[in-house]
Amino acid sequence: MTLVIENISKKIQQQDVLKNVSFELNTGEIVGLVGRNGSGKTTLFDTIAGELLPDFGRIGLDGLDYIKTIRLHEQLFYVDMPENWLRYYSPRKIKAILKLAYPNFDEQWYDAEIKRFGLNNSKRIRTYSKGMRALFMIIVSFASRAQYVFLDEPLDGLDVLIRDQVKQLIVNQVTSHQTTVLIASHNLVDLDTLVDRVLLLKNHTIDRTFAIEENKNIRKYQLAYSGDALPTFLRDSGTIIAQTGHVVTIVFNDFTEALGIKLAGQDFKFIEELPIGSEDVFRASFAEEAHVWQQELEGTK
Ligand SMILES: Nc1ncnc2c1ncn2[C@@H]1O[C@H](COP(=O)(O)OP(=O)(O)OP(=O)(O)O)[C@@H](O)[C@H]1O
Repeated sequence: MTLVIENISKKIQQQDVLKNVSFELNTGEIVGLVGRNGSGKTTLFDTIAGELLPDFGRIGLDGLDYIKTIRLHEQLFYVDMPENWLRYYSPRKIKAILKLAYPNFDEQWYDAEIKRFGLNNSKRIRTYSKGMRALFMIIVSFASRAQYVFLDEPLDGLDVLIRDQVKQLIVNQVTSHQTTVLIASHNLVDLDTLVDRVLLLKNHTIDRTFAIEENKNIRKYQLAYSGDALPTFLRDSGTIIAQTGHVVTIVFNDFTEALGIKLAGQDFKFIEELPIGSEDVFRASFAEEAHVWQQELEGTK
């Protein structure tokens, strides 16, 4: 079963928010959605889930139009955070409501997880702490037994110990039920430990899709240069993400063999390749914007 997002475009107040967004989600995949603040992640979730109508484009599931086919809606679980109707009800009441909308709602598992994490079954969700609310959202999402679960910043507000348990819970659920999960998050380090691939939203569309291990053209190095100044070719061909004295960490967005040869020919005190993560790809993807800010800070622009 594949959810097909085809050329979705959406304007809000005459401004383009999404333009020709296309991608597919396959059974049992965990996919990350990343982008700058305000890049349209929540709008994309709302649009796919049918809470906002796209201006153009189509969302297809099983060859049918997802938005127009009401019976397909039990296949997708998403509620916008933090403002949503769930907060007015207790877990017990929410279960009763959701059992009507999601015929496969897993009552037993839901009750067991509420108990396991010590959540109060009778208290309204809005009286929960931020972290407890986030935890509840994850439990209720998977308890729906919808094929597609969309999570917007699911790890936000969770302490380290709960975060580890929640990540484990997500992976276990996907493994045992072949759920497909789309996660929007700014926490790229955590995302790297969860997702199969990442969609990067930039300029209103999916600018690139990447899986960390496949990203051979993006490289990260730490090096210490000799002499007074950093060789200019480094600044020109990479993005400096950290610098302490003569020690620099640099990401090359488009690493070439020629660049490798040039690096090898330099008189560095040391140079070491580091493993890359989504944060590096993210920084490299927005290198121009970061560069302009840096110049503004330094007063050179
Ligand atoms: N109801 C609205 N009225 C006006 N503008 C809106 C509305 N909803 C979203 N927008 C605009 O659409 C753009 C995308 O917002 P959206 O919330 O989808 O971004 P996001 O990627 O989820 O952001 P963040 O990472 O900060 O949560 C922003 O410019 C936002 O101001």
